Amino acid sequence: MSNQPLQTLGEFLIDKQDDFQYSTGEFSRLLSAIRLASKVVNREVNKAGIVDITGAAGNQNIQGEEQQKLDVIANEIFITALSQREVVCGIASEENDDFIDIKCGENGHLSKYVVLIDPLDGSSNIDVNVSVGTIFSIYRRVTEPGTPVQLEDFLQKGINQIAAGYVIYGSSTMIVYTTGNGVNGFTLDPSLGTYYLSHPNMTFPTSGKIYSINEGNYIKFPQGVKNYLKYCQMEEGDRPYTSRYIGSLVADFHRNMLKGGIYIYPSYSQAPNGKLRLLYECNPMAFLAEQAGGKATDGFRRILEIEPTELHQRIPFFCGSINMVEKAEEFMRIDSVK
Ligand SMILES: O=P(O)(O)OC[C@H]1O[C@](O)(COP(=O)(O)O)[C@@H](O)[C@@H]1O
Ligand SMILES: [Mg+2]
Ligand SMILES: [Mg+2]
Repeated sequence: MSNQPLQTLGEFLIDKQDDFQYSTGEFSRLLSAIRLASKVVNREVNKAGIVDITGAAGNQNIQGEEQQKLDVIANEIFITALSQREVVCGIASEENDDFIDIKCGENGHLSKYVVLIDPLDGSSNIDVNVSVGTIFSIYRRVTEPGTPVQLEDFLQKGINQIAAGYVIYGSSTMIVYTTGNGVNGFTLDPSLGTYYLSHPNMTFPTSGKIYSINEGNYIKFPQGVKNYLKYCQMEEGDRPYTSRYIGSLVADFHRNMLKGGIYIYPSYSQAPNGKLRLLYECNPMAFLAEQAGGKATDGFRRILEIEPTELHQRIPFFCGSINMVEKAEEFMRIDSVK
């Protein structure tokens, strides 16, 4: 570690202001709302078990998934932080059936940004003290400024994102984000409540030896995925690869970006479009992956160019080191022409 004083996230935003293709002030306030919310969620995550916020909340979200108490708490924290600071005119969340219109400023909807969010990713890991995360995706609205937001403000292709990122609540808490000028990671010093630039210019190694997939569903996978897994496990060249699956997309992605690897959540019989949601999981992670020199597809198509049709639509997800994703796509193509 150099003895250079680490730059804070706030200083980084000021230094990078000429990189932004939009007004820095608004973006800084938007990111500081996310920063604030992440610190509050981090505090909640760290006291889970002391205060009864683990376990099921007793209801289901629109996806038919059992909401965990921390899913609901994190959702309320992020929505409150983003609404109160009047930095967005609309929010769509995994935990809300419909998008939320944020009427800010006496003249209506002053902000031109909408945010899509997975407030707590990796919910199944909350009760067992394993890393979880938050994922966010930011767009400029496409409908008339000053009017209520509409569904089309959220159903934008991933290539239109102006920023995306995640928070990982792990052995340390980090914010990793991109505004289209590379990927940078900031680690929270909890004693000071300050994020410091700890991982400048994060990049995916072009190859890797780690594959992340829930092999419990193996027998239901498409043949192309089965053939790729066999390829990973064969004794040949730099193989067999290592299987690592945390069960939190953010944590598996973060490890793969640092060490090289591929994350796959494919379609299978009970989930013809896979499990992950396009708008607030796959698009932001795909933007980060590409900005870090990696790749993200549905096995065939670039994630960022997929035309969304529904707020909570799911999509198969292959993401990580470019050589590994392209090898997996090769097996998917061979299987698809049979
Ligand atoms: O338990 P499974 O089916 O392997 O799914 C694990 C995947 O589901 C997720 O938990 C879905 O995200 P949520 O927890 O936000 O619903 C991912 O983080 C993770 O990669
Ligand atoms: Mg998730
Ligand atoms: Mg979630």
